[in-house]
Amino acid sequence: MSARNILVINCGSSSIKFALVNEAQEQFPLSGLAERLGSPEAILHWQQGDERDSLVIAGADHRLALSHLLPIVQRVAAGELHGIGHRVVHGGEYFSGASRLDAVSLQAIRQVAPLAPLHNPANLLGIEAAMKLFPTLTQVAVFDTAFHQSLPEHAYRYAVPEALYREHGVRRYGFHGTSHRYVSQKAAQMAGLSAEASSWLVAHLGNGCSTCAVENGHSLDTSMGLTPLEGLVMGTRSGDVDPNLHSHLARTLGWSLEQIDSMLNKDSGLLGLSGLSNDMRSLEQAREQGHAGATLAIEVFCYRLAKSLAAMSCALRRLDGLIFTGGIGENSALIRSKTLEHLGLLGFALDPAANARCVRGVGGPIQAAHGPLVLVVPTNEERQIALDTLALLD
Ligand SMILES: Nc1ncnc2c1ncn2[C@@H]1O[C@H](COP(=O)(O)OP(=O)(O)O)[C@@H](O)[C@H]1O
Ligand SMILES: CC(=O)OP(=O)(O)O
Ligand SMILES: [Mg+2]
Repeated sequence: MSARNILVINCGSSSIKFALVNEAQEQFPLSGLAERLGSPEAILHWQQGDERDSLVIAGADHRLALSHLLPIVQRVAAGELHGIGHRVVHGGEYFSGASRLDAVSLQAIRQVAPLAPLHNPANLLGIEAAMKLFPTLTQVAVFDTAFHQSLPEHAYRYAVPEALYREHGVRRYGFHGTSHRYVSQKAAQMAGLSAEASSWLVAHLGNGCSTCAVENGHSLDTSMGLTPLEGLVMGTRSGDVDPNLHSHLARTLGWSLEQIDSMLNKDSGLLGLSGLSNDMRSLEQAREQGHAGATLAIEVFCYRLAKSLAAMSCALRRLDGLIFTGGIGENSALIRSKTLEHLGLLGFALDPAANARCVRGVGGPIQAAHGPLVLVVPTNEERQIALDTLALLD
C-alpha cells in the first residue's frame, strides 16, 4: 500500500490552520493558514512544495474561509485522501483519546462547547464543512484535553462546592495535550530513554501557553484549567488573576461579564502588559530599544512561567529534563534564559552557545555541563493529529 495522506484541520478562534500530512514524508505536501477571520484583513495563505500563494478573503468568517480552502485541498489530493483529523480543543470528561466523529461524539463535543466558547464552536464548523465536502471519508477528532484525563483528582479539582463539579463539570481539564504528548515522546527519544519510563516538565509557549508534568507517558498536572485562560501569561490572555477581580470590576467600574471575559482573553497577557503587541518577536525588538512596557511584559512572562514550572515539579517523583516548545519556546533564547535564571534552586543552568543555536526548527540540549537536561523540541501537532487519525483508521 502506498503512503497515506491525512488532512488535518485546526479551526481556532480567529484562524484556520490546515495541513496535508503524508505518513512517509517529513514535509507536508500542502499546508496553510486562514487568519484574521471576521476582519477586513482576512487572508488565506498556503504552501505547496516550495510554492507559496495567498488569497485576500476580506470579511470572511470560518465558513467562507473553509469554502475557499477545502477545494484547494481537493485539487492537490483528489482521490488520495484517506481521512481527516480535526483538532478539537475541549472534550470534557468524555474523551481520553482520539475519537471517530459520528452522531454520538458530535453530540458530546456540542455539549461541552460552553466550556470553550472561543474554540469548540469553530472546531464544529470545520467538522461540518469537511463532512459535507468529503462525506465518505473517516473523520476523527483529536482533543487538546484528552492527554490530561490522567490527572489525579487532587490536581484536577478546584476547591469549590463539590456539586459544581458533579453537576456542572467545573474542574481543571488542561489543554495543548497533543503537543505535550508529542514533545515528551520526542524528548525521550532524543535522551535515549523510553517514554514509558521518563519524567518531564514541558513548557508549550505559542499564542496560548501552558506547562505540563509528564511521568511515564502520562500527564499528571498542567497549568490550564476549566478553560484555556488559567495559568501562564499568554499573547492576549491574562492567565491567573485573583478570582475576585471579576466582582471588583463589576462593582467599581460597572463592567459586564462579557466585557470582563473579553478583556481577560483578548486585551491582556503580553499585549495588555506591554501596551504594544501580543507577538514575542515584536516585544524582543522593542525591549532592545528600551521600551519599558515590552521589558516588563517579558519579565512577568518569564517569572510566571518559572513559578509554574516549579509548581509542576510537585507532581513528579523524578525529573529527566525540561522541554521548551511552541513558537516562543522553539525560537526565543532570551525567554529560555530569563526563565531558567529563576529556577537556579532546581539546579537548572544553560549553555549560552547551545541556547543560541536552537532556533528556527533546530532542537537539542541547551543545558550547561553541570545542570539537568534542558531540551528544545519542535512540536508538530499536525503530525500527531494525523498519526492519531491513522491509528483509528487501522
Ligand atoms: N524568532 C522568534 N523569537 C521570539 N518569538 C518568536 C519567534 N518566532 C515566533 N515567535 C513567537 O511565537 C508565538 C507564536 O507561536 P506559535 O506556536 O506559532 O503559535 P500558535 O499557538 O498560534 O501555533 C508568537 O508570540 C511569536 O512572536
Ligand atoms: C487551547 C489553546 O490555548 O490553544 P491555542 O494555543 O491554539 O490558542
Ligand atoms: Mg503552532
